[in-house]
Formats: sequence, C-alpha cells, structure tokens
Amino acid sequence: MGGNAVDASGLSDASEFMNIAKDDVLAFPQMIHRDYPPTVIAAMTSVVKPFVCKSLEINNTVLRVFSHRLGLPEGSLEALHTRDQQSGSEARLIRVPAMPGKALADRPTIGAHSDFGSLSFLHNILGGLQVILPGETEWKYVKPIPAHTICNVGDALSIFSGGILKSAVHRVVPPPGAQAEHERWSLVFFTRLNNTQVLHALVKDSPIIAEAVKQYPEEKFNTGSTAAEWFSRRVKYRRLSNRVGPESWAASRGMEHDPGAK
Ligand SMILES: O=C(O)CCC(=O)C(=O)O
Ligand SMILES: [Fe+2]
Repeated sequence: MGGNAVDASGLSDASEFMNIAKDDVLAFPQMIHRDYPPTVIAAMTSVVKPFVCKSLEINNTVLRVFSHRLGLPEGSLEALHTRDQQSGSEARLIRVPAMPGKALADRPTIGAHSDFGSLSFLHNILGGLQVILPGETEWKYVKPIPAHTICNVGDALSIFSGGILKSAVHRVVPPPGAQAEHERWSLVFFTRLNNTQVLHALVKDSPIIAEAVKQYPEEKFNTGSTAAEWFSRRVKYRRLSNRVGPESWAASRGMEHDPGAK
C-alpha cells in the first residue's frame, strides 16, 4: 500500500497491486522474473494461465485490426508483441479499500497517467475509473458494463502510430455514491511490447503514419528508448522510495496529452 505517487506533490496511492508477469505464467512452473505467493501459485494453471492466454488472443485480434487500419503490412503490430519473447506484459489485480465519504477528486487512489504499454484490458465492477478524452479537460467516469471489458490504448501504440491512436489519461477515484461502501477490485491485462523493441513511429512501414507525424515536432516519436527502458523509467519515478521532488513525477510521465491534469 502507498508505494506510488499519485501526483507531483508526492501524495501516496491507496491501492494494493498483485502483478503477475506474462513470461512467468507461460513458463510456469519455471519462474523467469519473480516468485509469487502460494494463493497465486495454486491458481496458476486453473485461473491465471487461461486468463493470460485469452487476453493475449484478444489483444492480437485488436492489434490485427489496428495494423490494417493504420496501413501497416499485415502482422506488423503482432510481431512486436510475441508470446515467446520477454516483455513487461502482465496481469494485475488491484484492491482499493472501501472509502465511504471520501472527497473524490482530492484523493485519487491511482493518479492520472497513461498506460505504458500497447493495450490494456480492464475488468471492473465498481465505478471510479475516470478519463480525460483527447482535446477535453474534464474528467469523465467510465461506467463498467456487465460482461464487457474496457480497453485502453497505451503509450507504445500512440508512438508507433505517430499519434493517430491516443493513450488517454485516466485515474481512479473512490467509487461514486453508495458504491464507496465497498472494497474495489479490478483485474487488468497489460500488453507491452517485446523488451528489446525501440519505441518510434512506424513511418517506414505506413504512408498513413508517415503523413500523421508531419504535424508534430520531429523528436516527439523518436524516444530513443527500448520498451524495457521506457517501462522501467516510468515505474521507477512513480515509486515514492525514489522520489526527490516534483521532478520525479515529471520524469515518470509518458505520452499523456495533458500532463497538467491531476
Ligand atoms: O482499476 C482501474 O480501473 C484502472 C487501473 C489502471 O489504470 C492501471 O492499473 O493502470
Ligand atoms: Fe492505467
């Protein structure tokens, strides 16, 4: 609890995370990155692995559609996210305690951010997720719909597509109204690209993307970072144990379209 900043002032979050790496799940019973508590190990084959495999399958379907619509050669985006290469892709379970009567905007339980990777699928029952749509300045609730999942585009797809796809800024606040009486759980699958992949706009592969980047400063999509570097920078500077001041928050930022948003 309380390990990450939610804003530039260093206010701590109020969420508990359990991250389970895709590489560990697929290699199980071998562990590539880390070990897990017995409850996770016990559910690995029956629950976690089917969830991860299904999530990867759905991700590939969406990536195939995006490749096509962005004018990229078939399979381009899927090839950057292969099952067998190491990546930061992970399943995450988030628990936020009940917070009846808490002032919403003053106390985000997860601060404003864009997701680091390519696509995120969010499964939640209670409200509390809010988004600022590109070109807008107001927070809007994203209402969970039973049997549906919420899909976020992350920084990597925003960069690859030369800004055609936008990684929307979102945050989590205590659930509205009577829902605030309940503990909030969410389950997410984050698809992130192969660790060694460099993040840049795919201008050579698509005339549509080559055209799109012309409206931005040249350096905007030339990050010079591999996926692994991009990911570890963002995680590192959000950790309160690494915080030196407001500049730490600034260093944790990605492709947010409105970095001033709280
Ligand atoms: O819990 C949620 O609804 C969103 C979580 C989230 O944005 C994240 O973990 O990146
Ligand atoms: Fe997120």
